Amino acid sequence: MGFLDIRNVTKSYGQLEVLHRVDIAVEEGEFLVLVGPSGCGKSTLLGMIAGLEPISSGEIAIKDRVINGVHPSKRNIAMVFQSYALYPNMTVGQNITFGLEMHGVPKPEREKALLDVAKLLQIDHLTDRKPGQLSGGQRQRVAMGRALVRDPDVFLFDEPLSNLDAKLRVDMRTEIKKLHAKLKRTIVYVTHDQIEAMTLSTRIAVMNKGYIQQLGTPKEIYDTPANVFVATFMGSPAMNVVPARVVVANGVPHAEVVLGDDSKSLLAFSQPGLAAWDGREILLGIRPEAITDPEGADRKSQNIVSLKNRVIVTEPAGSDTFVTMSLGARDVIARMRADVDIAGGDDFEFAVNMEKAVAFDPKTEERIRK
Ligand SMILES: Nc1ncnc2c1ncn2[C@@H]1O[C@H](COP(=O)(O)OP(=O)(O)OP(=O)(O)O)[C@@H](O)[C@H]1O
Repeated sequence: MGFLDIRNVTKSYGQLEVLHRVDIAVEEGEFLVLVGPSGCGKSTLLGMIAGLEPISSGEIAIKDRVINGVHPSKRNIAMVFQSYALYPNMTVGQNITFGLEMHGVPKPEREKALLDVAKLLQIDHLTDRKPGQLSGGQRQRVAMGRALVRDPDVFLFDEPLSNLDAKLRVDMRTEIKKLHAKLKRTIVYVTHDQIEAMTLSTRIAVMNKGYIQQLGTPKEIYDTPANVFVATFMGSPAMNVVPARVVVANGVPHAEVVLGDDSKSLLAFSQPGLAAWDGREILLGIRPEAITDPEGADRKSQNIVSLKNRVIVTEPAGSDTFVTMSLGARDVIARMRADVDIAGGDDFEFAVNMEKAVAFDPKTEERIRK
């Protein structure tokens, strides 16, 4: 049982089921991020927690009180929207304390709460301004201030940073992370941005087509993705996923991959359960940073395999250089050191960290387990 329990929750619009049997137990103080592509159902799920969307079946409970039938204003939840939803004719101070006023909180207490929250968010010099006189980032802080001042059980964030420019988005992301570290409140946060999900969360629910594909810590999701969807959605550039064949040689499973020029290479690869796949096709997943030059290889890894292949193209990106080659008749991207000395057309000896590789069943696209 969690602090916020989502139990077997389904959502249908008419005949169309858009969320299927979602089960998540959110612990007190957790920062849970719901992430997935457009239309996967993340806003719908958040809306059901907030009480803006009726729950078709299943139940949602906070502190073990089922809230299915409870009015949004009585759920003790505060929501921060993408659009900020500030009242344009009210000052920042009035925007922040409006909810308290509605709940009959006396003026001296409201003023004290405003002062605390405005200081925390570093907007105490702006409380007399109207939203129209603020920058995007300042408006976002006011929207957060309005949520914080109410001291709710759960904070809900619906893509709060998506209206900000790239630099401000990164700054505000850090601010939100700092706030969570300080206040340790329970947060459910919706985004389609996998970097926001990785950096902010204590746990991530990766969603697709109304299903939770995987629920886990950022490290679990990144290192041991449950399926090809999760593997390729989380991480940028995406995990390379190429056809390969399992060959057990001297008792050790290997992944046999076809190189650009149609020659073949065996990569020692001892993921649990793989020996049973001897002679069969798999999908081999390798993260871009697991393919390097020999000098850049991870020294802690017990399984660095050398792979000779032709470079198709290189793309310097400042801190890294992306190098494309062909594996299994697909383009594969390696993330290399910025100063690596290679160019398109070169034959190069790559170092592949097979300790980090993942094998998927090509039919179900699920990760092969023991
Ligand atoms: N009122 C509605 N009637 C019918 N279908 C709806 C309705 N609202 C949403 N949907 C469908 O439910 C699914 C989930 O929508 P939802 O808005 O939760 O997705 P999302 O993951 O938040 O997407 P986005 O990132 O684009 O906001 C979508 O397929 C959408 O078309």
